[in-house]
Amino acid sequence: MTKTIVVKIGTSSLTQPETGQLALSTIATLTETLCYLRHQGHNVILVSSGAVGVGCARLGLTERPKAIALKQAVAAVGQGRLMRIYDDLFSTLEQPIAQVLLTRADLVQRSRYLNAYNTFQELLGLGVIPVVNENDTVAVEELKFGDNDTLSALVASLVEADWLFLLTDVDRLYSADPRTVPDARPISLISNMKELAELQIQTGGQGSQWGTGGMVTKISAARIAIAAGVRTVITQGRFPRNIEKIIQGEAIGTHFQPQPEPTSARKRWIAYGLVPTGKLYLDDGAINAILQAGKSLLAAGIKAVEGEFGNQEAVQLCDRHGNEIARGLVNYNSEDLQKICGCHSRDIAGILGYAGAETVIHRDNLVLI
Ligand SMILES: Nc1ncnc2c1ncn2[C@@H]1O[C@H](COP(=O)(O)OP(=O)(O)O)[C@@H](O)[C@H]1O
Ligand SMILES: N[C@@H](CCC(=O)OP(=O)(O)O)C(=O)O
Repeated sequence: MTKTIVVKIGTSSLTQPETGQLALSTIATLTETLCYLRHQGHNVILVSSGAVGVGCARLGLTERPKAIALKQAVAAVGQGRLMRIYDDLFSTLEQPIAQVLLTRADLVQRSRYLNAYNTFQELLGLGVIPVVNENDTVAVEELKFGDNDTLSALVASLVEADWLFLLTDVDRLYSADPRTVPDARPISLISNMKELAELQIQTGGQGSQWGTGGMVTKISAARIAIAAGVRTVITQGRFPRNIEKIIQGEAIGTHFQPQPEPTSARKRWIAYGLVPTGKLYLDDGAINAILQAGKSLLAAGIKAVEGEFGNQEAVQLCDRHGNEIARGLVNYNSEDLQKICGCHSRDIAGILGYAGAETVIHRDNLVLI
């Protein structure tokens, strides 16, 4: 049966740690593996990091630039080279590929989100392997994916993939960073996110010298993907052939089991496509109503409002400590919400001078995180 498989490879796997030069044998084996999967009839999407790393190697820079403008310039140099290498290798195996460079803004607007979906469908229908990266050269700080783990999970969610492989420089997830904690315990399976929270995994710093985000972003990527019904695997990038073995059932890497009832596409867009612009702090009654009874959010349950946002923008719903429990689209802008928070719905018209919506966030526009 045709499966849709998204494979994300990180800079740490694409380059040699000592020199920063490309790990050619890894890239070649990855190419062969993805072509094999295509021949098996599967849809394949590659999310490849490496623009900054390859750009640095090309320009003789020995560390990842911190200044944004320089990083964006370096990415422009590296992305072209990276695609050249992929195109040479895939073309040798007669596999067409396409470059898809996305920015966060492409997924925020619903019409652009759907447009991205349609483009992926067309490419997959044509038998092409899209090679995706963040459009680092034009991405602005406020509106960035920031790391390709998140980007790959959003792509997997967008296309409703069956598998997401996060290829990295460790063989799986451990209870703590195995580089600094030698007796860290390997983890093979995470059945749900509650189990993950109970494991209290330590993720240390921001990852390897060239990587972005380390394990933290892989775990949050897995969270996004499994909510969309995508089985997610963290495994070693140096052995791309393991992807075939894993699909055939071998227990390699760390598997995150998909949620049995995936969140609907529109709610996934609200939760992860949009960028929240404010926070609402709720009282215990409102939290219970949302979590236990699946109710809408009323003004009476809001203790405080943070940030500036317009009507129909996405906000985070938090408990008193600021822990996020849900996200949703608000029916009032922040200015009006400041005036009516804590009030009964019947008093809203009198306070604001117009009869607005009865709910602050309707349950159809509210997603538990
Ligand atoms: N709990 C953990 N289990 C496994 N690896 C971890 C953990 N915490 C931190 N890490 C680190 O995360 C790194 C991988 O992240 P990163 O460097 O961003 O890779 P990539 O370039 O593949 O995205 C590993 O090299 C490892 O040292
Ligand atoms: N878009 C950036 C990669 C960002 C990123 O997440 O890197 P990595 O942690 O190596 O997957 C680039 O191409 O260099």
